[in-house]
Amino acid sequence: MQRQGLLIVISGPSGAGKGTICKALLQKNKDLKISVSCTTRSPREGEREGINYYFVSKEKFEDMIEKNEFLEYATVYGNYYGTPRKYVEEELKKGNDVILEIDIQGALMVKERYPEGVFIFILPPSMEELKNRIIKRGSETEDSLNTRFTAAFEEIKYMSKYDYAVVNDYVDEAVKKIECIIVAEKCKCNRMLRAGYFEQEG
Ligand SMILES: Nc1nc2c(ncn2[C@@H]2O[C@H](COP(=O)(O)OP(=O)(O)O)[C@@H](O)[C@H]2O)c(=O)[nH]1
Ligand SMILES: Nc1ncnc2c1ncn2[C@@H]1O[C@H](COP(=O)(O)OP(=O)(O)O)[C@@H](O)[C@H]1O
Repeated sequence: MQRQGLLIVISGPSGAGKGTICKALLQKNKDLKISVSCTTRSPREGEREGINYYFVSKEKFEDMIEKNEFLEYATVYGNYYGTPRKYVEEELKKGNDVILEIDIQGALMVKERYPEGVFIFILPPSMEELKNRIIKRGSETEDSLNTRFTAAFEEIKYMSKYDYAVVNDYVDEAVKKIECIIVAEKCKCNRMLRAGYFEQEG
């Protein structure tokens, strides 16, 4: 019997360390898949097409919306971001676990379609440390830093919609916690029953 993979949704405020954690998680777990999103924002220094994002024009993005090519999409800090549907559906069908690193609006949309997914919220150790990390990353102007920092307070209010919260004090520990969550999720009785364990064949 072919079992569906687990859909793992990771969100949290800008600078909490989602990207860093996902990268470390993928390095350690070669079977995990990550969905590469489309965005209309400009690439940051060092970001690569098809690795960090697919960087597309607003026109192209809107054409993809029309063609129903997104599993979910949202406007975040004035740009479109969206999860291409095909890759995620195909990988889950093959039985592979797939990570989506997306914002809260997108996560809530995914939750409606895939309530069986696992929803993880990444928290910074403190708001002060969050600000330091965004500054240290050096990717934002004063304005966009303030936008992200102000949004963080609003975003954290949505934590209750998620199944788990992981504080990113140390990357290795946060990664270990996410690995444990994945294992625990797969042992849930209702998931095992849905997957058809011990059902009589024929
Ligand atoms: N809804 C949605 N949000 C996304 C997607 N890809 C990235 N995001 C979110 O968009 C926000 C901005 O991402 P980014 O521009 O990389 O900035 P960062 O969070 O400061 O690193 C973050 O909250 C991401 O999780 C997507 O496909 N869909
Ligand atoms: N546990 C950590 N301790 C110290 N710095 C961290 C930690 N996790 C991430 N960072 C740094 O914080 C900054 C923001 O991390 P990033 O992964 O880009 O966040 P996000 O994807 O949530 O916006 C980066 O410069 C990253 O190197």
